[in-house]
Amino acid sequence: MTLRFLTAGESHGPALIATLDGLPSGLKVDLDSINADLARRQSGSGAGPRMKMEQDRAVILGGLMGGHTTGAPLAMMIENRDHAHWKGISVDPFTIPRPGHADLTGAVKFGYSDLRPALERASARETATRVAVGSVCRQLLANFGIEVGGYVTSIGSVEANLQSIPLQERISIARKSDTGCPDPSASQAMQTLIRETTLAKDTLGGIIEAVAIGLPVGLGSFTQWDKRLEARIGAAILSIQAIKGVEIGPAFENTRHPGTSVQDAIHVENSQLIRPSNRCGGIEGGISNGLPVIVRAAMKPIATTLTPQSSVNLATGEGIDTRYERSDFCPVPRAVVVVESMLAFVLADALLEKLGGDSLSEMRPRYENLKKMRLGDLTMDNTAHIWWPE
Ligand SMILES: Cc1cc2nc3c(=O)[nH]c(=O)nc-3n(C[C@H](O)[C@H](O)[C@H](O)COP(=O)(O)O)c2cc1C
Ligand SMILES: C=C(O[C@@H]1CC(C(=O)O)=C[C@@H](OP(=O)(O)O)[C@H]1O)C(=O)O
Repeated sequence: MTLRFLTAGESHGPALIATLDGLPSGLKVDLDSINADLARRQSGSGAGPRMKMEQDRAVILGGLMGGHTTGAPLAMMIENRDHAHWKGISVDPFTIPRPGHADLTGAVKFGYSDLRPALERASARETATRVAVGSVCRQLLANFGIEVGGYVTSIGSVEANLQSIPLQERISIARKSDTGCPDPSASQAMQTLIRETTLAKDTLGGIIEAVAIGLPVGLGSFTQWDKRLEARIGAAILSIQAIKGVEIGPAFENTRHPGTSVQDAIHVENSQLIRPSNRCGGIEGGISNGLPVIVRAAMKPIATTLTPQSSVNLATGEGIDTRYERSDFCPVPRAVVVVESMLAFVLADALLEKLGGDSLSEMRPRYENLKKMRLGDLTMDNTAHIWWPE
């Protein structure tokens, strides 16, 4: 891994921290763009009351001089405004685990006598730092003409019909939509469903699609399992809280058809390879093939519900229903930018690995060479070879 990041901090502690290591020098970092991405993570239908309290802003504490990266680790901090309400306050123990959250597994694993430390760190509040990291990665990718975006394709049983909307348009419409869904009629139905489900004291999941446009051929590799691009994307997306399924392109739909109907034909026009379809989601053999990378992520309906669920009081051993504190109802719209961010991170890492170099100016000419690769550059002959001499 060329690029890596670690995060620290609790949901109701003073702040969250991210350290992004491995960036080249010379990248101009736009703080306003980072903050705009952070704001996207806070808005959308189905968000809970906490999102009105926070106003996420990144503070850059290291790795940046004169607005440009130096090649040193980039350190970023995001304050938790809600911390002020918890500071110095004695908090009742939390001993009734919510099914589907990290309360029970976290407490058993770490031996907590109160479930709060588990929820504090497991909380998706941490995704604010991932969005800050992803935003910087996105800025690196933009230097090479690569754009990452995303949108919601379903919430509960409401599915969008996106066939007639080009990828770039889906991204820009989604950014203006409360549900993050580019299909206006589906978006309206989603809003109604979120409202009804919230009134019914329940929660909703959905599917998010993230796409990367303008990628070169050659990111990732089949030479080792952990170098395969889809494996790296899959792990990164599945690391997001409540994301339980990932597919590359229409992977599950492809299984319903015979092989000849799901491969993306290779055509040649003016010595250039053309792929008229993209059912592979932009990756073949663990390597990007120049088509848009398309990733679909399934988000489960979240665990904290106003309707009580069957659990146990770990302090007494008695069966008891869960208690409600505060929560989102449907965080799918605001998770779009989180999925985009993890995709941007993996692609930035794979690009850095492919191009090498410690500075942006070292990377640029290498990228130009990579983009120039055409069919004629492949020097193949028709002679037979003895590959395995006796
Ligand atoms: C943006 C976002 C917001 C979330 N908000 C909540 C929430 O308000 N309440 C909740 O119970 N879970 C929420 N989750 C999901 C939990 O963090 C997650 O279910 C929990 O950490 C357990 O992890 P797991 O679902 O991945 O197993 C949210 C997830 C994301 C990505
Ligand atoms: C704070 C955020 O999301 C939180 C994620 C979350 C969870 O359990 O994952 C539970 C809720 O926390 P709280 O009980 O403090 O309201 C969400 O608000 C955030 O995304 O910034």
